[in-house]
Amino acid sequence: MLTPDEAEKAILDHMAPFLREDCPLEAAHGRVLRADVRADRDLPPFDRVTMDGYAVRTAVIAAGTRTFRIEGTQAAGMRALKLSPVEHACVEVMTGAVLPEGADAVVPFEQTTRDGDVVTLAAGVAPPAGFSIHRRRSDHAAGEVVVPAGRRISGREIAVAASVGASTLTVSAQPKIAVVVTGDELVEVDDAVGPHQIRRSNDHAVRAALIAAGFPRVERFHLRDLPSEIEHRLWHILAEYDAVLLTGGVSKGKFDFMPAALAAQGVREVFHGVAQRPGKPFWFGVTSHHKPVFALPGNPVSAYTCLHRYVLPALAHASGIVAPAPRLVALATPVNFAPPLAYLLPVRLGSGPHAELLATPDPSNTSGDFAGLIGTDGFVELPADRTAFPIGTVARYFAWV
Ligand SMILES: Nc1nc2c(c(=O)[nH]1)N[C@H]1C(S)=C(S)[C@@H](COP(=O)(O)OP(=O)(O)OC[C@H]3O[C@@H](n4cnc5c(N)ncnc54)[C@H](O)[C@@H]3O)O[C@H]1N2
Ligand code: MOO
Repeated sequence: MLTPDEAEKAILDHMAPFLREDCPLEAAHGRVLRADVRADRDLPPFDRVTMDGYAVRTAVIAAGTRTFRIEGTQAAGMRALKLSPVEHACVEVMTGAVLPEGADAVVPFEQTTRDGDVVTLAAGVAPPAGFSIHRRRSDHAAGEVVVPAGRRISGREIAVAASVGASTLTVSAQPKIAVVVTGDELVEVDDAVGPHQIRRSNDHAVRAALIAAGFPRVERFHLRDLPSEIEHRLWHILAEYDAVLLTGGVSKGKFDFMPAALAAQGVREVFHGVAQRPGKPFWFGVTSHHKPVFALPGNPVSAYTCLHRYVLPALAHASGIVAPAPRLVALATPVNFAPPLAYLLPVRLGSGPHAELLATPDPSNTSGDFAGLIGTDGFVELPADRTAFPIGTVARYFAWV
């Protein structure tokens, strides 16, 4: 059986990138950027005044001039004025204005006294060249990449794109995702529920997490354990959706039809089974059109854990997101786990006295105990090659979305 890392790699190797499309800047938040954004001009584009005050030449101050005559006012949005050559020339300037030609520093109003058009520097005021000036190109040069592709777009990326005139961004198309739950025991949340029945929770949970992770085009389906129904409806779902997530019907039971039903639809199995708990029966395959099909175990904790360990990273990868560095945490209490399986263990996250991230294990009662996940922040992955994990063991951490 594959280890979790091997399973992850097998999935990523089979994920075809989603298409790209153009998106207006105003609708681009939350999308994944697929083409670099470059500066269309220098940033800042001119020597920008950063304090309200008086633009002067520092050389004349160094030579002893303390009193200046105001020749004009330079507000933000005006073309640059020019200081006359007389030594006591200055221009009143506002934050955000272009520095007047000939000036090389700005003395803030607070460091001066003013009498009509005449300004006197306070005692000791001797600004260096460049004082209160944000120099042209000091942040970025024209042509430089200011937002690299591979990021989910937030307010920061939007701000940069707007400032360089990128009114349309190239983003990843959002995949249409089908979440398909299977099993005769399942009923919808608001339906009457018999003592032998279970309310559908996996599809609601998976849909909510997909949306929270930035994949909003999600539809839910329910298939009963009837081969003819599974065959007919699965065909349509596989044809219509870019990615399919199934839950249930992947273990060894008499009514666990999924692997065979998927094979009958031409979905090629990449693997069935990962050496992990929960989620050992996890199945992954691809259609002849290179669409991924994730068949998650039906147990709610298993489905939700496999979603976070494999499906969300796979969708992010196909969207062009550059994978973040793994997050490492230290166990706050010891763990013993005997089975020769990787242990995906829910934890609460906190920090220790030296700012280290500490994970306190908070296992759910069973892999059916969704309520046991409430209050946890994510899970750690403890490898299969050991059974004892003392306090301080460093482990890889996965956050719930
Ligand atoms: N003989 C074996 N039996 C089982 C094995 C095995 O290796 N050999 N593996 C066990 C493990 S581990 C898991 S996990 C489960 C996975 O089973 P399935 O994927 O076939 O899932 P189901 O049997 O359909 O359902 C399991 C459990 O989850 C409940 N469920 C299913 N869907 C939903 C839903 N949408 N919302 C809420 N709850 C759901 C279902 O009612 C079952 O109780 O197999 C073990 N068995
Ligand atoms: O390992 Mo299964 O996924 O918990 O019951």
